[in-house]
Amino acid sequence: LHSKGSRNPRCQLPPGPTPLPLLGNLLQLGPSSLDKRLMKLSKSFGSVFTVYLGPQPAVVLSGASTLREALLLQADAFSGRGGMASFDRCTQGKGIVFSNGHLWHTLRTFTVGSLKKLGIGSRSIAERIQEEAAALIQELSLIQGASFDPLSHIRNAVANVICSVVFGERYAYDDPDFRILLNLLNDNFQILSSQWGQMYNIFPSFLDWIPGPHHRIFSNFNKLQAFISKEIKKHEENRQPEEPQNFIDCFLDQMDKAKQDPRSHFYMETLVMTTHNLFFGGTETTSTTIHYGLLILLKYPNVTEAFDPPSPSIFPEKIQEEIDTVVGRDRLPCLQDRDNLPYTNAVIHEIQRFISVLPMGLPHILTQDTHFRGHFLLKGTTILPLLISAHRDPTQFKDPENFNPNNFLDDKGAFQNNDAFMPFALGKRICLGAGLARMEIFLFLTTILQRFTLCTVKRPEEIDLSPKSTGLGNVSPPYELLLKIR
Ligand code: HEM
Repeated sequence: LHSKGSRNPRCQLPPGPTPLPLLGNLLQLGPSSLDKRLMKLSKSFGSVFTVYLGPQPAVVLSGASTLREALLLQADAFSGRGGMASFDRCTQGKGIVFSNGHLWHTLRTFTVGSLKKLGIGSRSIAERIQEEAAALIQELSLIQGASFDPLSHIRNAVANVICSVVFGERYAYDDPDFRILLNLLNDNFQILSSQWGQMYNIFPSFLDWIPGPHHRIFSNFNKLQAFISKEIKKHEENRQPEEPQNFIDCFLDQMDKAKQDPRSHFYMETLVMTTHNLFFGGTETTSTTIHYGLLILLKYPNVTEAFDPPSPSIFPEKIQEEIDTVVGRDRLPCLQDRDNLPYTNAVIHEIQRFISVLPMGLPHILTQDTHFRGHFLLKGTTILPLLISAHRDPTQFKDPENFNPNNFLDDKGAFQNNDAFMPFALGKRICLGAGLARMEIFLFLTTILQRFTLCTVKRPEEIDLSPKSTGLGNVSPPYELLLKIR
């Protein structure tokens, strides 16, 4: 049952299922739900094991303590970015997400610093999100009483937050060009989370010759890039040098400063890719979380009977009660309310844990030869951090398989965080937008629930929470929502 390991005698890859030539372990892993199959394999092979995705080996890390040990305690060694053929072809290793070494370090440090200067992580961005939440409520009020899928509204609201930071602009909910653009982002997230996307990442040269939706990844990407390039051009023409109003201005200033340096990492292609990273990374994951979260709330309008031990919670009514008591109905929820809304905070953490929107995070590679848990792993080994395994870890959560806010509440009903909660991953590659995303999820969800009662034409037991597709991401299924003003 065990793989033979690398031919290099120094490198004994951890055990794993026996691979077939060329196909590797694809037959054992099956065509869908790679994350669930990997979790199943970890029951046989332990928390560190090898799988072959096609001819390429990858070492899977499973379970909260394994992930923490690798990504936090051996952070440097595990901080490289592994390849993904689709993204590598699009980005040519130029942005933050798919670069490595000095280029990655320079772009990441610059971007974190610029976003901080522009107010991310501070009160000013929280206020910007509040404004957008108010705009979202206004738009949703126009549809209340009719059944609709809220995804495109949520996506527009979320995209507006990142666009206001990156481009200094927000877009109307009925702007047809912006809708098209957001559909391209979503189409790519869906394809990358489908079997086509996964197969492309394993057999790119072969799939290049096979017709299928995976070809749209690249045409969509080119259209998005054209939009971003057009926006950058506008900024080049209209900006005041040294007085940056948004991320693009900051980057252009930096390009000016580094003009004479032939080794500089600040040039047009890295600007386009970094902007694309923030736009794509900042939109799809966050809007999927909010969209999925509302569906979960529809599924469990009353969870009293659902759990053993019984939960005292009835949500979303219970969230609304908490919001009414702490915030009232005369002002919008703000970030400072979060500490006073323990139940709401627990539900939001539970939504992120339960859906694990990027169940396998993004691939890493080892930046140096590394000893890890009794294995000697060579520099360049691909690492798959199975984030969902931490979220389903029975040693960490009271009720890992079900949606249960008690996973984040102590016996007295106070919010209780958990070290195994890692939707944004951990360590040096931790999601660069984690703080922003957490603010958005909290402010958008609480503002919607403060204002509306959630209804649906389906009975809760008819609602299926299975993702529409799963691969890179767990994509929320489409559904019909009916909002009633409270
Ligand atoms: C619910 C929302 C989000 C989730 C669950 C999420 C999750 C993740 C995960 C798992 C990674 C991979 C970390 C690793 O390599 O180990 C990542 C990377 C990244 N995320 Fe997010 N993300 C979210 C929102 C955002 C937002 C709002 C932004 C933009 C402001 C963003 C920008 C990025 C970037 C640039 C990276 C690459 C970091 C690097 O390679 O150094 N993400 N995210």
